[in-house]
Amino acid sequence: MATSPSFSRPATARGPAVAFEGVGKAYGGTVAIAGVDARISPGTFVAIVGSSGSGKSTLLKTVNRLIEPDHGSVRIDGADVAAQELHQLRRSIGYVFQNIGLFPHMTVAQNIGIGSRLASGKPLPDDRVTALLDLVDLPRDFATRLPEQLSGGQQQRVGVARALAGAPGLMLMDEPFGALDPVTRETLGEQYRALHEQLGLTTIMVTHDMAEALLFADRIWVMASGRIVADATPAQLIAGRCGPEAEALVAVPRLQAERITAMRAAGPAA
Ligand SMILES: Nc1ncnc2c1ncn2[C@@H]1O[C@H](COP(=O)(O)OP(=O)(O)OP(=O)(O)O)[C@@H](O)[C@H]1O
Repeated sequence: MATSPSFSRPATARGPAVAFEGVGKAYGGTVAIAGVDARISPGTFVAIVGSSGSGKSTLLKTVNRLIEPDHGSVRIDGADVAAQELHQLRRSIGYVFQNIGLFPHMTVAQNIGIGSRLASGKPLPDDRVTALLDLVDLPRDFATRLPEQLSGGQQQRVGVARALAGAPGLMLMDEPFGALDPVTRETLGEQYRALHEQLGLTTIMVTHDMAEALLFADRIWVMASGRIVADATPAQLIAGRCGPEAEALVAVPRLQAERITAMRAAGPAA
């Protein structure tokens, strides 16, 4: 993904601060999130990890109000999201999720510009579409293709471009590259991290891949049973002492790295 002067936010731009204050949500007897208090500084990349059902997606979706909490509040730069007009709130936040959900009958350009069309009735100008395609490293002539003519990784790039079309300061990503092969996933993760820097974003990303979290995030939240049980930097997590849930998650990539190192040291098998 590349620098595109016609799109970039101002060089001094910094994504907003995000604060969760006593945020809780239950479904019947199931507590999905249990009174989360946490803060994200402007411009930080936070990865949320944790076992299945620990509440990661529910917490993420309280930010753009895809889920309304039962109690507590989420604040973006101090403003309670519950008090904001819903469409305006969602237009100001980029949202990327697994199996991105492009409209199959619309071209790539129309998919990227869907937010603009819904908001103003007007398509996104061609030069903006071009700038966004440049930004996510897709050829410009893809603008006229249909989603079915793209690979899964290319479709996810369109999803990132669509999320960036409204020039948001905050990006929410829910397993954005989870359905892709490991090589494409690594490339997209790395390129997205560069975009996060370049555009001065605040990013919150849910991932099942601890290695991805360790490599790309500034801070990692480990969730268990609806709570954040560790909030640490990648270096702190790797060093240990962040609790059993964090240790169990870090153990997987650590063990894999150790095994591969041992295999390399042993040399090629006869
Ligand atoms: N709409 C719903 N109705 C009932 N229970 C729900 C609903 N959405 C989530 N839950 C429950 O809330 C809990 C947290 O779900 P959530 O999707 O946030 O977990 P997660 O950590 O994102 O899981 P995964 O990693 O599997 O996607 C789970 O026990 C889930 O079954």
